[in-house]
Amino acid sequence: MQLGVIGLGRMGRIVVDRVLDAGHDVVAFDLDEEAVASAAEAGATPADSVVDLAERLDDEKRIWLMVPAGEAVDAALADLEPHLDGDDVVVDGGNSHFEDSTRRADETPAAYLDCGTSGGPAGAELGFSLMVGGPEWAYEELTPVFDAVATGPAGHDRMGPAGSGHYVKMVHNGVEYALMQAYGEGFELLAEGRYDLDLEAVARTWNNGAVIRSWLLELCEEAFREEGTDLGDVDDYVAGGSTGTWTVREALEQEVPVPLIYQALGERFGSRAREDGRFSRRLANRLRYGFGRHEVARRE
Ligand SMILES: NC(=O)C1=CN([C@@H]2O[C@H](COP(=O)(O)OP(=O)(O)OC[C@H]3O[C@@H](n4cnc5c(N)ncnc54)[C@H](O)[C@@H]3O)[C@@H](O)[C@H]2O)C=CC1
Ligand SMILES: O=C(CO)[C@H](O)[C@H](O)COP(=O)(O)O
Repeated sequence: MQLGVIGLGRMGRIVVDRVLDAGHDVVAFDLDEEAVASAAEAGATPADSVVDLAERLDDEKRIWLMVPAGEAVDAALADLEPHLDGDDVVVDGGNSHFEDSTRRADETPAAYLDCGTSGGPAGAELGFSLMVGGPEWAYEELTPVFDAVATGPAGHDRMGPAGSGHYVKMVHNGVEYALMQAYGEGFELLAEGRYDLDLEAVARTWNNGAVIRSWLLELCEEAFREEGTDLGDVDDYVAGGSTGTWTVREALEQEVPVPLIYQALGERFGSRAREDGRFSRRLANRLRYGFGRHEVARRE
């Protein structure tokens, strides 16, 4: 099979390499010329624009977008549109919002597959978990590519119609937030608690047979090994947040309670305190004096 890949960053480059390794042909484009040159060195055919990529592909085009969610996806699709027809298939493997994906599925002349991708850069060796939404025939058609990009045939499946792949990935990310929060709280209690513990040793022990073993816990073990048990100079600032916000918003619309995900999202936003501290915490500090004459902690 021949696949066009647009977006050759951390994730797109893995798509290129795994598809090449599986014996398929790749035509590759990125706004970053160095990324294109590097993909060409790996065996892909370089393209110097989206249009050039489309023109280098066979009649029945198979194209994988791996660009940042939002405008970049619409920009690539706008350039592709004159070159697409109903026999072509476009996969969006990024973290697009599922409603953008249903809109794009309606607007794009090709069959459109929204593909939630999980596994991060570690997927280079392991392969990804792929959650695909869209027409069944297009999913079947792209199965050799999904087999190559995923951990294998069990690492991908069609979730349902347009939007469902990115919907499942959105919820996946909500779960990711809550799990990170749970591990974070547990390790914080261990760090602040009664015993002088080696948290890498705790994580390693848990990862070997404990009920709560997981890849995220392996990443906790790695973090303590590389940063130290007190996490060294790692700041208490957590970036990102868009996918968790989408999950919470959808849960509110569906009237489904997701208190853990909501709390984890709030903690993430809460980590972005002003340099002089969170206003709400400062006010709570002062109010305890107001109602109980408790001592007010004041800045040095
Ligand atoms: N990094 C991760 O762990 C994961 C990322 N994702 C999603 O995958 C997508 C890609 O993420 P990354 O590879 O991490 O991002 P990245 O920032 O490493 O790479 C994005 C690439 O797209 C290129 N690009 C941007 N606009 C373009 C355009 N209009 N035409 C062609 N190329 C363009 C950039 O030059 C860059 O090389 C995003 O939607 C992200 O949310 C999904 C799962 C995990
Ligand atoms: O999808 C992912 C992991 O599964 C990506 O790492 C994503 O960037 C994380 O999203 P957020 O910025 O909302 O934390």
